[in-house]
Amino acid sequence: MAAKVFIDGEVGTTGLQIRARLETRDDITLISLSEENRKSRLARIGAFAEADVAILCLPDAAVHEIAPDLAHQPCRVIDASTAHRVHPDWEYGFAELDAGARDRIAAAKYVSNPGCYSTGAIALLKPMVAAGVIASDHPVTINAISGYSGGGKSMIAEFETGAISGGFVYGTGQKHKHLPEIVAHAGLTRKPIFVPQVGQFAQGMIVQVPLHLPPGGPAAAMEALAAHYAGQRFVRVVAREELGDRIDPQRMNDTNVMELSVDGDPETGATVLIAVLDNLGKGASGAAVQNLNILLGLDEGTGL
Ligand SMILES: NC(=O)C1=CN([C@@H]2O[C@H](COP(=O)(O)OP(=O)(O)OC[C@H]3O[C@@H](n4cnc5c(N)ncnc54)[C@H](OP(=O)(O)O)[C@@H]3O)[C@@H](O)[C@H]2O)C=CC1
Ligand SMILES: CC(=O)N[C@@H](CCC(=O)OP(=O)(O)O)C(=O)O
Repeated sequence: MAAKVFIDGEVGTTGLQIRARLETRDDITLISLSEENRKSRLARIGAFAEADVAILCLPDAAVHEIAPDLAHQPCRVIDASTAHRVHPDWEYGFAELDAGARDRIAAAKYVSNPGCYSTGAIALLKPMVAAGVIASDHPVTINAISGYSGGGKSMIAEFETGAISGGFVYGTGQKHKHLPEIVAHAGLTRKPIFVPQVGQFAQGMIVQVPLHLPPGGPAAAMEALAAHYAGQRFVRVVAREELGDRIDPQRMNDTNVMELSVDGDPETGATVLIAVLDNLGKGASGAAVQNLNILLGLDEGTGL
């Protein structure tokens, strides 16, 4: 029998992309609300009651508002927002995080989908800490560029009406909402400095982590990544040359694959870790569908 899935926030940026990945599947029945009911608390509670799995694609505030009602429902929940990413009752939905991650997700009632920048940063940093390439209190900095769809409907409108052009750097005050989950799930004990920027393109993302390592650092980092992600389908460790001289943040668009690589100077140990992903693919909607498949006991790549 087809699993019943309710996407709360179905007409937002992340919700629409999840719907597009699910609506043609015959193993999923989507529960949808009309335009006039899509923000009605009662209608949404009715949809939760009917669903096997609910996927929340809402701003954080709307998730916190509906959470007490959800607690009474039998459905399993995948939350795409930041609301529960370091909450002890919620499983972090990054299947490639470590050897036990898939089993923990499969058994969970509540799964929190990782943030887009966090997916790249954690994917790069967790293996460095786990393999001892860096200590957990290493002074880490993270730079990243995202397409403007990362800011949801309102930022898309700002770019597409011409209210903003060219892009911008932001978050320099070090309160970005992804920092807590990066610290918790990468195994760091010291908060990194994170400087994100948004570019004049809709979709796509690069996350970079520059590291001062001892001589031979780039090879040690590459070895740690390759060992950590051996055999993974959606996280690929690739030679730096594969990314091209000028790395295009859009190169993984419309896929659920994240590419990881390493560059740097072996003589000095100056090392740069690089992750390229689609902020709406492995960074959001693709990852949510992968988690849904795991929850339902299906092949995790179904529909991806
Ligand atoms: N965009 C991205 O790259 C990523 C986003 N996310 C996360 O996903 C979540 C959604 O983001 P995104 O899709 O970008 O945001 P959008 O603003 O594009 O979409 C949010 C949707 O939620 C709807 N909504 C708001 N309040 C309520 C409510 N009380 N009840 C029902 N629906 C409501 C909005 O309605 P209306 O259309 O009327 O505004 C809108 O359709 C966020 O928490 C974000 O952090 C996660 C990873 C990446
Ligand atoms: C470009 C942009 O604005 N990006 C968002 C992050 C993406 C997002 O809102 O969603 P997740 O937290 O679920 O990834 C931001 O920096 O707040």
